Amino acid sequence: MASSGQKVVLITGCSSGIGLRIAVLLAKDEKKRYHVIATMRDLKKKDKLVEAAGDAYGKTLMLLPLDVCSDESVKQCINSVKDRHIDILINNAGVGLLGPVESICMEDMKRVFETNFFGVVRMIKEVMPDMKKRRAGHIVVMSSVMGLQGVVFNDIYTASKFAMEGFCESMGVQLLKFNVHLSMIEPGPVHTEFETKMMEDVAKMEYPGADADTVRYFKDVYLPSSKDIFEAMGQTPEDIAKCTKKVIESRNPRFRNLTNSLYTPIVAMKYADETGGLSVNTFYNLLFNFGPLMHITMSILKCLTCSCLRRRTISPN
Ligand SMILES: NC(=O)C1=CN([C@@H]2O[C@H](COP(=O)(O)OP(=O)(O)OC[C@H]3O[C@@H](n4cnc5c(N)ncnc54)[C@H](OP(=O)(O)O)[C@@H]3O)[C@@H](O)[C@H]2O)C=CC1
Ligand SMILES: CC1=C(/C=C/C(C)=C/C=C/C(C)=C/C=O)C(C)(C)CCC1
Repeated sequence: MASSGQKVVLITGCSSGIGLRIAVLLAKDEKKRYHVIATMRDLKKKDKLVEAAGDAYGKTLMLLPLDVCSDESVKQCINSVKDRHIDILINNAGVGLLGPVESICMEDMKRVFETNFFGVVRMIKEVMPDMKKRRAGHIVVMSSVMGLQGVVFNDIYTASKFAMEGFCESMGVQLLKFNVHLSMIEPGPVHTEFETKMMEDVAKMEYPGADADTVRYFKDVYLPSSKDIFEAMGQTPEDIAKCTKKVIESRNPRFRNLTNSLYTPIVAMKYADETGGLSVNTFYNLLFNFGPLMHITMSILKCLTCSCLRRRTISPN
């Protein structure tokens, strides 16, 4: 149970990756300011988290089952929290989906929206009314740079994160009236199981319905460039956990929080040209004309990220 003065933080998707690292970082807070409710849809996967939490497990960290795709599971979980009192809700659970749209079945696309978009809506719907009544609370959403800028062959995943950005941009205004803050964390590539799961899915893919040229662009152009980007720009889940801790500890939390300064120019392009031409053409050139030179392109991107742009991201340190 939370002791007085401790903030109750509920996090979704803590079996691995970013969620696991946020749970551990907050539970190990030196001043013991947090009572962490780490949730996962399958408690059989708890070992990695329990091991990483060490002594904090059973003290500042407890576990509850929660599947963000199930109304019943979400209700049951929140009802089992003392007085339903949650100070900080961290919506982290999410799934990826990669590949040519014509070869992806509708069921798989709906699963992505059910988790990444409706999962967040379901959680907010359940937790927000109590926060509004108390005139206090902070809702954090793990979005992505792909919630701000579309990336080729990530069409459905990107759309699910865009949907969440729109939802939160609208909700954030109303919530401020109730003294409830809403913050989006916008990571670029992060080395977690998200990356490994997607690569495993791709290895099994047979591309039904996609023509040979599209499959070639995906396998021989996109995938190698994407691997370069992960290598050059990839952050660790610990980096994202540190950024998230900074956001929840800020007196005046920002709405959007990029975690990787290398992405600032990509996002800035979108706002520099409202016709969208600059972004679409730059991405086209980066992928199809400079794809084979992606290592060099990465260096240029690094140079573009001057210190003035760097200030606009939240650094893990
Ligand atoms: N890795 C990256 O490059 C980036 C990731 N993100 C976002 O960060 C978040 C965390 O991803 P990351 O840590 O990288 O990936 P992981 O795959 O390591 O973690 C995803 C977590 O979400 C959980 N999850 C999936 N579906 C559900 C569900 N229905 N109910 C509850 N939990 C569920 C998974 O649980 P289970 O083990 O049961 O599947 C797992 O714990 C996601 O929202 C992702 O979109 C954003 C930008 C970049
Ligand atoms: C920037 C960029 C590319 C790839 C970006 C990738 C691969 C981003 C991954 C982001 C993730 C994994 C976000 C998760 O939410 C391309 C298209 C290769 C070439 C053009 C420039």
